[in-house]
Amino acid sequence: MEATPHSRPQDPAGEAPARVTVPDLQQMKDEGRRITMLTAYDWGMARLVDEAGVDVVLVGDSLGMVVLGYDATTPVTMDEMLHHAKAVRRGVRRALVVGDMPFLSYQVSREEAVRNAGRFLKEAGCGAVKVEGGGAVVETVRFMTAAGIPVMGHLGLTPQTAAATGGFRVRGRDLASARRLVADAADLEAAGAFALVLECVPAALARLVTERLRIPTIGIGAGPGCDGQVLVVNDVVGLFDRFRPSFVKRYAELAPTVRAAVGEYVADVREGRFPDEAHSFTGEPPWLADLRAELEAG
Ligand SMILES: Nc1nc(=O)c2c([nH]1)NC[C@@H]1CN(c3ccc(C(=O)N[C@@H](CCC(=O)O)C(=O)O)cc3)CN21
Ligand SMILES: CC(C)C(=O)C(=O)O
Ligand SMILES: [Mg+2]
Repeated sequence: MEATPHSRPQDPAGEAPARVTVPDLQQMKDEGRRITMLTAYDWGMARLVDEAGVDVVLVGDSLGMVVLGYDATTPVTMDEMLHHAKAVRRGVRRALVVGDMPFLSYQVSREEAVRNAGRFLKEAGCGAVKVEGGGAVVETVRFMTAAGIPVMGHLGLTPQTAAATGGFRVRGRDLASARRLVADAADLEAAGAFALVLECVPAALARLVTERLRIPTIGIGAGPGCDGQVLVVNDVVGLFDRFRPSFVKRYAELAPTVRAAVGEYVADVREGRFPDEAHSFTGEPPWLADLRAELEAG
């Protein structure tokens, strides 16, 4: 059985906005329309990203690095992911919302994987989940899709195991690892994955995988030959400056703008320029004299 994200309504319990059908990524690949994906971690940014017309909003476990201040994604918990996925879901009307399953939420057993993936769908209202890796993860993906959970794969640089496998570096540079990546990609497709993220791999390898798969590939540091592209939104708008991967293109520099705005605010308050009359509830209340007299009388 194949579980696709559009095969189910993406509706959480509660206060979700009315929505149209999520984009059909398979149809987009088949028609040669490129897929756009960005991360978001809260309601406000999710709304902006959705309104700008992105097809897929990923609640990435990069949360740990760009929002929570860890230097890796591995400490991120299911509860943290769900907390943010719920907020994101409330901000999205149109895009497919994908919950990134955190480290050790799907590796311990396939039962635990289904239970945790189910929480993204049932509690947060996500339309799909994403898991990292090939090899042993493939059977888990098969089990999850058989249970009706739409699963996105993720190969190449897989940050959850990066520390154990050579760091934040390009993958698939030699023939053996390229061969393994091609095989993992085919296995994930056969296991029912509906799309595949390719992170930090040579453009030629990503193109080859994209040509050989029926399901769409979504690249990050994987060149122009993929069916779509994903980036971390904080990188795109210049709100993250701890490091900048070479594949990131910055479309805005918000950090200096925020710093300057906050600096002006601080100076205004210190100098007594803000708040002023224009930002106060002005006018003399009719009872003011009475109140003063009353207080003075004790
Ligand atoms: N802000 C942010 N952006 C991301 O893209 C991102 C995260 N955080 N956190 C989770 C992972 C980690 N990622 C990273 C982080 C660093 C590089 C990096 O600096 N790579 C080098 C490659 C060097 C080499 O292979 O020799 C580069 O130059 O891009 C790559 C991916 C991608 N993901
Ligand atoms: C960079 C994307 C693919 C991701 O997994 C994340 O943001 O966690
Ligand atoms: Mg991730």
